[in-house]
Amino acid sequence: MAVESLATEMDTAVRVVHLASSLCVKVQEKLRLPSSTNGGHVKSKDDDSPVTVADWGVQAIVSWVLAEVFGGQSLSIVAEEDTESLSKAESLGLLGAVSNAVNEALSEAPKYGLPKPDKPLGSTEILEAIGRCNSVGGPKGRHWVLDPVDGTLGFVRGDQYAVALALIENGKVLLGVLGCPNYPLKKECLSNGCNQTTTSKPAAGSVLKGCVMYAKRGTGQAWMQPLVAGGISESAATLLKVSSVDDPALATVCEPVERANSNHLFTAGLANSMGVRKQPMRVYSMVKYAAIARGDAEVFMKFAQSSYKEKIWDHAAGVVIVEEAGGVVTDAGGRDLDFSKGVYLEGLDRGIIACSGQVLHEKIIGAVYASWESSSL
Ligand SMILES: Nc1ncnc2c1ncn2[C@@H]1O[C@H](COP(=O)(O)O)[C@@H](OP(=O)(O)O)[C@H]1O
Ligand SMILES: [Mg+2]
Repeated sequence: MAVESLATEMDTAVRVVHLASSLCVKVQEKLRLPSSTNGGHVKSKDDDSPVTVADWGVQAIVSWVLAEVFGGQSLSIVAEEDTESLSKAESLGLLGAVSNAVNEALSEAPKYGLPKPDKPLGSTEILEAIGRCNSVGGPKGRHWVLDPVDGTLGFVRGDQYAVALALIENGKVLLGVLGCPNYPLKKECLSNGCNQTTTSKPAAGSVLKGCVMYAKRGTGQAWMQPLVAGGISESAATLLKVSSVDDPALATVCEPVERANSNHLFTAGLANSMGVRKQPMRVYSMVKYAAIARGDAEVFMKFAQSSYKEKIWDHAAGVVIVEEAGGVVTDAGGRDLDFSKGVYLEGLDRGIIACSGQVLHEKIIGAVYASWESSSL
């Protein structure tokens, strides 16, 4: 399938990520309320990671909109959440909260240039929409890949998170969209969480943080639109360009906040050995890919424990956006990430390295080889 023919796919994906981001903003605001009034918005999954009304809500609206626009019959969506815990009798209250969030968001869909249901969706339809996203991807055909709320820990902590939607065809990521509702105007605020609203007053209908980034494979362009309340500011898209810094001494390295998700000691040694001087910028979620694409950081490294298998929805959208903005993304052996093997990035060599350019990338790959032997991973 030629990339030029993806106009409707790209347009719909950007619009639905704007809509989904607006749902997330509202749910995150509610999370700041005392737990008795926030509707019990956070649950624990089997692996103890949190899941919220926003995770299920976003998955439901993206699934519903994609099915409306492209037809539900042959639609394949690979996404993070399932309906198991949400369908249990004791989750009735939670399902009600998800339904409210979904129907509130979908009632606004026309303002985002998207269809809306004739009447509010019932619980069964919502569970169906969430449950439809149970595809496992693979080497053939077209698969939408969704992480409804990436960095859920950041989300529940009032920090960075992303809505990530990508389209894979025959194992290649053709387009990616990243909604980053807390992405600050100033890059310093990415890691220290400056209070955006105290710096100046947002103009009516707009906010000082938040954007949607998107790119189509092979165009050599990645774009950013601001997130505005109640719709899309069509005229305000700007081109993204990676940083031109190629001196490690001037480079900013970003990595996951959680030690459990990446070996901070190993990446510190790597950074040190190649002459990086700045402290790492620790940020939740795929916002790290956004930071590379926007030129706010030069390197993103993630070295998970060897027992952990990276999932395609945690990388697909970010990879195409960084690459089209001029950057490079590979595993630690310098090979492209393989999105053709199903839900997991099978065959990933040790870790993930996203860079603003070839020079830094080659230095890091070299440093990985030099230091791997002595690491304890
Ligand atoms: N033990 C582990 N090692 C590495 N990554 C992990 C992990 N457990 C969860 N993750 C992934 O790391 C993502 C968060 O990224 P980061 O640490 O960069 O903020 C999680 O996404 P979700 O929050 O969508 O589950 C999850 O997919
Ligand atoms: Mg994720």
